[in-house]
Parts: sequence; C-alpha cells; structure tokens
Amino acid sequence: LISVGGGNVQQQQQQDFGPRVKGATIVKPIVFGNVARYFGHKRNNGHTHEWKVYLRLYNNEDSSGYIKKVQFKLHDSYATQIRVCNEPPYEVDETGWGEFEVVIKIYFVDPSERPVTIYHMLKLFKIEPGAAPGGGPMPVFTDYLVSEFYDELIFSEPS
Ligand SMILES: O=C(Nc1ccc(C(=O)N2CC(c3nccs3)C2)s1)[C@@H]1CCCN1
Repeated sequence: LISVGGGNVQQQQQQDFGPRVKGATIVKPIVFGNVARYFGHKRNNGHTHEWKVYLRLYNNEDSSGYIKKVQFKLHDSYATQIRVCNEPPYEVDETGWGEFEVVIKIYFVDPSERPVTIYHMLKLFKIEPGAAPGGGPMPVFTDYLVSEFYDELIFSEPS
C-alpha cells in the first residue's frame, strides 16, 4: 500500500474527493505496468519490441482532481529520459530490445502531499523453461505480453 504523505488537506480542500470527514482515510486503487509486442524480427536499430508503460486509476475514475502529473523515468539511453504526462492517459509508448526498471512518480495537486514513487520492471519476454544451455529459463519472444500490478494510494485525513 502506498501512503501519500500527511497533507494538511482539510484547510485547502485541494483534493476534490468531495466533503471530507476528519480522521477519514481515502483509498484510491491504481493499476500500473506495461504491455509489449514483438515485431517478429529485429529492426535495423536493433529494436525488437514496441511497449507501453502506464499508470491508471483502477476503475478509470477521473484523477484530474488530485493527480497533477505522472512522470516516467526511462533508461538513460532513451532520448528525453523523463517523460511527463500532465493529464490522463498516463502512459509512454516506446520501442526497444530489452527490459529495465522504469521509475513512475505521481505528483499531487495538493503541494503538501508528497509525490509517490513506484518502481516497475519493464517486461518484454516471457521466461519459459526452455532448452537453454545449462537447462536455465529461456526468454521467449511472445507476440503480446501484459505485466500489470495493482496498488492503492492512501490519503489519510489528519484527525
Ligand atoms: O536490456 C537492458 N537494458 C536496456 C536499456 C535500454 C534498452 C533499450 O531497449 N533501448 C535503448 C533504446 C534506444 N537506443 C537508441 C535509441 S533508443 C532502446 S534495453 C538490460 C540489460 C540486460 C538486461 N536488461
């Protein structure tokens, strides 16, 4: 569970969750992850897959009232390593050849709510037991792959 810092929200009413009750806790379910598709061959630039990394509210609820922006930090070999989404959909479409960690950072409308950082390991290949030398797992390029996780943003209303 991801707790969003102790914002002094009640005075500013920055987050529009509707009427606030003292001591209440607001839970916002989120989904983040990536989808990937194998091109079926290696391109001239060495890229083999297109992929999309994303973050969304679980039920696609409107987040504009309390999420200001979402940043995706890619590997430093990508042009513009930090991709910023100032409104939904919070996603980055790219191509590549390998898997690496993407750092997702959620900034909130209320400046007193600290940003939340999520680490997602980009997944392109299914690891399946294969005939790798030494019998280890053999990465398989499947045509389409989804690697998706659930979490919750917890906003605690100071009592
Ligand atoms: O793969 C891995 N790291 C990767 C980092 C970046 C990757 C990638 O796909 N690309 C760089 C990007 C561009 N190059 C030129 C213009 S954009 C396409 S892969 C690690 C290493 C071993 C296990 N996983």
